[in-house]
Amino acid sequence: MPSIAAARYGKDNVRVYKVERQADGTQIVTEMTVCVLLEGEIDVSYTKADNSPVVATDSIKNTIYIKAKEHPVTPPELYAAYLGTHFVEKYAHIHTANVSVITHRWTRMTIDGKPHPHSFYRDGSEVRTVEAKISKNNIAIRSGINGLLVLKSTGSQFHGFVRDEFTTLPEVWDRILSTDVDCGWAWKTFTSMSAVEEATPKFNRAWEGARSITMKTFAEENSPSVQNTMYKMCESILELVPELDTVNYKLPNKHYFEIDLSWHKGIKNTGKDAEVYAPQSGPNGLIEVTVARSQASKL
Ligand SMILES: O=c1[nH]c(=O)c2[nH]c(=O)[nH]c2[nH]1
Repeated sequence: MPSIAAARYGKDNVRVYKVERQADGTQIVTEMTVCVLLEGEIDVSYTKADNSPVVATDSIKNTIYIKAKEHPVTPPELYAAYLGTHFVEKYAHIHTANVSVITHRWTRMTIDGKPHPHSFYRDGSEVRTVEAKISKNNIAIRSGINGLLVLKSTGSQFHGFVRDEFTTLPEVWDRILSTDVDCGWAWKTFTSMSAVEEATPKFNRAWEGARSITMKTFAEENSPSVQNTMYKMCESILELVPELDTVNYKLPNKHYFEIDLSWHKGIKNTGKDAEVYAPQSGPNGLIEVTVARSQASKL
């Protein structure tokens, strides 16, 4: 007899915009894409067509709006925790709420050298992410940055790797390095909503710190490999934010290939003469790591 091994349901891609109007006329805007998936005693809705435990996904969407009105939506960790806590407190049979909040960039315009009070622009596809798992007795939060596209035109090397009959890649002491940063940091589990409230100022500080460590390490280090550079980023973030358990990165290595143009009038365009490159859309390397503060077993 088959049985439900895992089930969750909810509303995804709920787009929410909130404005905060300040007394001096400055407005602060936040745009998010929210997903809430509920787990609990809901098996009969799948197995017996019994909808009695089902909080309609339409009601879940409504709740996302109501909680955005009732609570601050920044930092997004706090909003995610308020939202998830609502579902597990309101409905006894809902044991866990999985909340994802993606915050999109609206950067304030500078006009005639001054920050404009109510005009913004999208300065890239980078987003701030929060994934919160809210249960009756604890709140697990993972924060992150996604879609931060970076490139350095020198200051990256890759040599000393396995050379065998499968190898064609030359060793390089100077290469282009580009990646689309996917970085995450997991907070030590919170035991209550008030513990999350108390941590409020730490969330923005961690996001700002992770973002600047990522860029500073990327820019300043003469990288021996993506692996080593991302490990150093993790170490620095763990050092900066003591409340974190783990930090992880997923970095595609977006290759830029040299083009041999010697066939045309003997033009030199390789090695130290390389100027025109062919950016590759794929295949790309993909390097991942999770670094724990303390010794953790590898999954
Ligand atoms: O930083 C790198 N790490 C690798 O594992 C790898 N493999 C590869 O072909 N190029 C690179 N670069």
